[in-house]
Amino acid sequence: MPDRTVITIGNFDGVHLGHRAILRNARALADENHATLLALSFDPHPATRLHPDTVPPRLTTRAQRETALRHAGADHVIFLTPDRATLDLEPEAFIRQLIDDHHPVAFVEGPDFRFGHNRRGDLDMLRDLGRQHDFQVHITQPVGVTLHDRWQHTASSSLARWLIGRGRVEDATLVLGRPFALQSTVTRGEQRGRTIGFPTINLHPQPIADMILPADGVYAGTACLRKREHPAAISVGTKPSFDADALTVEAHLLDFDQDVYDQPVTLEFTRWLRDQARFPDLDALTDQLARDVEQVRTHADKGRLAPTARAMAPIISRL
Ligand SMILES: Cc1cc2nc3c(=O)[nH]c(=O)nc-3n(C[C@H](O)[C@H](O)[C@H](O)COP(=O)(O)O)c2cc1C
Ligand SMILES: Nc1ncnc2c1ncn2[C@@H]1O[C@H](COP(=O)(O)OP(=O)(O)O)[C@@H](O)[C@H]1O
Repeated sequence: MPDRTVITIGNFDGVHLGHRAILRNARALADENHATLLALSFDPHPATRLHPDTVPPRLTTRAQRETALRHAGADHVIFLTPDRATLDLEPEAFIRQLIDDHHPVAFVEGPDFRFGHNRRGDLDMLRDLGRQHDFQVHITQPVGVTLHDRWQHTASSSLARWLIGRGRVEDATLVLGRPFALQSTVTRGEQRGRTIGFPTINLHPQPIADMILPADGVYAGTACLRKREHPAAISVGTKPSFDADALTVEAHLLDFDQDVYDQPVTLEFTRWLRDQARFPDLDALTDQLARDVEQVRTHADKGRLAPTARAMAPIISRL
């Protein structure tokens, strides 16, 4: 008898609290049934083939999604390519293929789950197929989050994108269950930072081209480089003091002095500090950078740069 599986299917962009609730329930079912837990996703997003104009910017790269899904309990993560052959599969054929390949004992999904050609398959159809093919269908209800302004909302990828796009990275952390993070490599800038006493790692734009970027501004966060975490003062913007055009994501790392060009780096955004400003001269800019760094240091000393999911548990409620 081949291994049985519990399957959950979704885009899982951000692997937010709602996704994690699905994974948690699926993990428990898999353990009860001595089955392996399979998370099935698409990469790229199916909309890239179907409605390229409507593809939302990403909260997570494929690699970040895979890591987060595994942390959330998945034994295996499979990415399907949204090619014509897969997208044209009728809902019944799509599920039959999964039955043949993975022998599911159960599917765990959210209440708005749709599948197959033109999203024609729904939960009633999945339950019918379950009766025919001997698998269960479990629904996980959405998870509610209370944001810092006491606004209550259901955790969703679009909410996280909306918050990040407005610079509300503390609220995005509540929705995602961890700080929003950009992964890239370190590229060269104009080599000015070191001359003013604040060298910055500049993120290579290509790996983050499809990602949502926090609103222009200055943030406190953490840089993970060579497996170590460093408090960081992060700038997202076009350097208005220098009339530059390109949008740059860069960070000054506290108490750090290494050449890290071309190294992979993860930048986590924990707190909004201020808007970007146009400074009249270099002295005014460096005075402000010193104040930004002191703010980051204060937050880091108070352990506020890496809120854990556990620390946030009391303000997460079910709607
Ligand atoms: C914490 C931080 C805040 C920043 N804030 C601003 C700002 O408000 N206005 C601005 O024009 N540039 C700002 N910058 C960007 C600096 O102008 C830039 O880092 C500096 O010119 C060095 O550029 P380089 O990395 O290309 O050498 C900020 C950079 C950091 C690290
Ligand atoms: N504390 C630090 N924070 C950021 N980068 C640092 C730091 N110390 C040394 N560096 C190195 O210096 C480089 C940044 O120097 P900078 O003068 O700003 O040049 P660039 O304009 O190319 O970013 C970084 O890419 C990194 O290799």
